[in-house]
Amino acid sequence: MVSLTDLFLVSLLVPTSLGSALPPRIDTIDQRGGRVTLKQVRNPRGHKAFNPARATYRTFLKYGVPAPDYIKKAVAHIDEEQEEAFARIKRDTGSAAAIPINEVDIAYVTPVTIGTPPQTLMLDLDTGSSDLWVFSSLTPSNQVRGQEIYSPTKSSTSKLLSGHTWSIRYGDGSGSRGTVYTDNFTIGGLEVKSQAVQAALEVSSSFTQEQSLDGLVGLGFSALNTVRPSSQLTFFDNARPNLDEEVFTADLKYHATGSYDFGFIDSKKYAGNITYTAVQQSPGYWTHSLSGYSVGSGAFHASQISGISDTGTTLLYLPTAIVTAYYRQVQGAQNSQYYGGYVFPCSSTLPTFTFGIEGARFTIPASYINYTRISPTSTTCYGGLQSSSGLGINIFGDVALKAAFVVFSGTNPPRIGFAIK
Ligand SMILES: Cc1noc(C)c1CN(C)Cc1cc2n(n1)CCN(c1cc(N)ncn1)C2
Repeated sequence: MVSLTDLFLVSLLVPTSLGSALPPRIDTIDQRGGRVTLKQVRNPRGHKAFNPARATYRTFLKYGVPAPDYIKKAVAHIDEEQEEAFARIKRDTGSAAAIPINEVDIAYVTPVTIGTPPQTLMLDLDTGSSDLWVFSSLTPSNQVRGQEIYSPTKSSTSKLLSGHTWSIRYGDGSGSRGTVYTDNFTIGGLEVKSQAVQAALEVSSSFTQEQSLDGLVGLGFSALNTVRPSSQLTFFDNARPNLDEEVFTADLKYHATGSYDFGFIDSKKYAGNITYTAVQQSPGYWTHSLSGYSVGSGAFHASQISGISDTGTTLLYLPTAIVTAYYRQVQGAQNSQYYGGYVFPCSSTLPTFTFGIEGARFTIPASYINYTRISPTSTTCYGGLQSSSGLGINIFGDVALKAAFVVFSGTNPPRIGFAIK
């Protein structure tokens, strides 16, 4: 079996008469009647590498002096070491801000660029869905109220994905639908060429009213993507092969700008260790379990609570039994049909809420759960912890996620990690 090294060394045994005429590429050479075809390939990462021993070797060729054996071996040694080094080289990563769109952190948006020249939009990175859709030049003007739009006709790199459509409905009944382009798409310096960008032909009124949100970037599993006849890959699934690590992280903050990182875990953004737990990726959410909970300084109740970590959902939705146990500790709290959830006097003192991930514990400050006044002049406040009954699923939304540094790991099998910060 001819080894790569043999092939390589053969490539050095070019007859000296060809020495100076040697073309920059060694494609085919005669060797005692046999024919060997060697394709030189650019270093896979596209990096040019100078091999000093090869330069010396060529000098021997140039002056018609047979190169000593050790030079030939040195060329191979340096090539191998350079190849190993490039294999370790830092590849793609990205880092971008997660900016609350209002004073109660109803959602977080991140600047992205689409197309050539780049068009900047502010999108909601949403681990609870898998469609990347944007307000566009195709969205009826009466449905656009202050949002930035993507105009595919103004991008020299946009391509219509002809015959493809999409339509999505979110948990709160909001939704949108439209057609599909591919274009260059960048978040925080991380570029995906030919990302499927779903251009809205129609959006529901709640999106029209949200002038600071120009669309969403689904970071759920691609199985949830609604594009038909062929579903499309998420930004993360497209970027993954080039990422230094197959991860993205969410560092959402209370009433402040946080960040999303892609391809690396920034040790400056958390303290202690990251505790990982298994993710069930079917049907396509980041589904995992909490190991239990405690209210205030009360005892920890160990119990497996399955749910989805969802950056696109504002609040924390847990089983009714847990939620009633929490609000039992809040003076004047009640589950209001009228307000559609647990409310309490804004002057009430709220306990913290702690959730477990495996053996680790994460405490949500009371301020996160005192979510918002019912109205600017009301003395009644709405809770950031609500019952999941009726949703059919527990949702670990922003109220919980902003209490931790969260690692969404696209490894096989996928897993999710939490660290304090
Ligand atoms: C509600 C809401 N949430 O964030 C914002 C902004 C709003 C305000 N609303 C007027 C507009 C709106 C509604 C939604 N969004 N924006 C964002 C995506 N939504 C999700 C995502 C997901 N993973 N799960 C459930 N819904 C629903």
